[in-house]
Amino acid sequence: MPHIEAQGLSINFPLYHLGARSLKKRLMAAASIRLREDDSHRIVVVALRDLSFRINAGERVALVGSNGAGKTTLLRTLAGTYEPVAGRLEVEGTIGALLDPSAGMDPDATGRENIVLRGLFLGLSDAECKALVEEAGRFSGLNEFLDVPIRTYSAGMSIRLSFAVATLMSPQILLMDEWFLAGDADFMARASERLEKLVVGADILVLATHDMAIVRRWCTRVIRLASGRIEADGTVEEVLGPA
Ligand SMILES: Nc1ncnc2c1ncn2[C@@H]1O[C@H](COP(=O)(O)OP(=O)(O)OP(=O)(O)O)[C@@H](O)[C@H]1O
Repeated sequence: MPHIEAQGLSINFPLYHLGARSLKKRLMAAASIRLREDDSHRIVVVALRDLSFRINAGERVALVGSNGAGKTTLLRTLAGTYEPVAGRLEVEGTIGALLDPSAGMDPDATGRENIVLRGLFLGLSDAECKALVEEAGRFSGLNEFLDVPIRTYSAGMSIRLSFAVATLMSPQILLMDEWFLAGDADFMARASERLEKLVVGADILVLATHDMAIVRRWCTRVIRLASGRIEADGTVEEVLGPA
């Protein structure tokens, strides 16, 4: 059965550019709970500290918390982008990650070429890739921009393209950051049905968001992070209170 289990999970980011001793001293003197000096005398940001939780099939989990709480870092760790410095993480199931619009995309390739690359990466045949280009191209509504290098795309255009490609998969574990819900109104009206299908089709959803209406609509459980720790973990009602 798909599941996620974390025990004592911690993530640090070393701040390599802080060479000056005086700056280091000043930062440490601020006694911030997020900054500390590691064994190699580097200043590190403690992004996640000692997180333990289990997410089972059927659960739709919202990660909430203020800016810098650790939501995106946790999603990226679950996706395998970051390696924990301590603790254990077990992720069982196929992962679909809607985390970064440009992840896995070649900026110098056109939208069309990127769709084909993604198809080949997923192991699709030439004919299936062609069908993918048709479908993703149509759905993205990028029209002639499909044949332009994606480094020239606006943020919204990149979202459209990655959304169109990503929502063609049907992962068991869907990891989603809220930028993914930030397309323009016209596109989101068309995209919402497809997104709902993807969310409903996944065994596990983990969504980082500041939008409590979305949490109440889609999620069954809320994990609230504060300064890289779990501050609350329970049903939507328990953590957010009654609607
Ligand atoms: N690449 C990085 N290098 C150094 N520090 C980082 C890096 N990525 C994140 N951090 C730090 O880790 C902490 C958690 O950041 P994260 O992006 O996970 O927060 P978040 O809860 O997603 O915030 P937001 O709601 O603003 O998106 C922050 O203190 C941030 O400064």
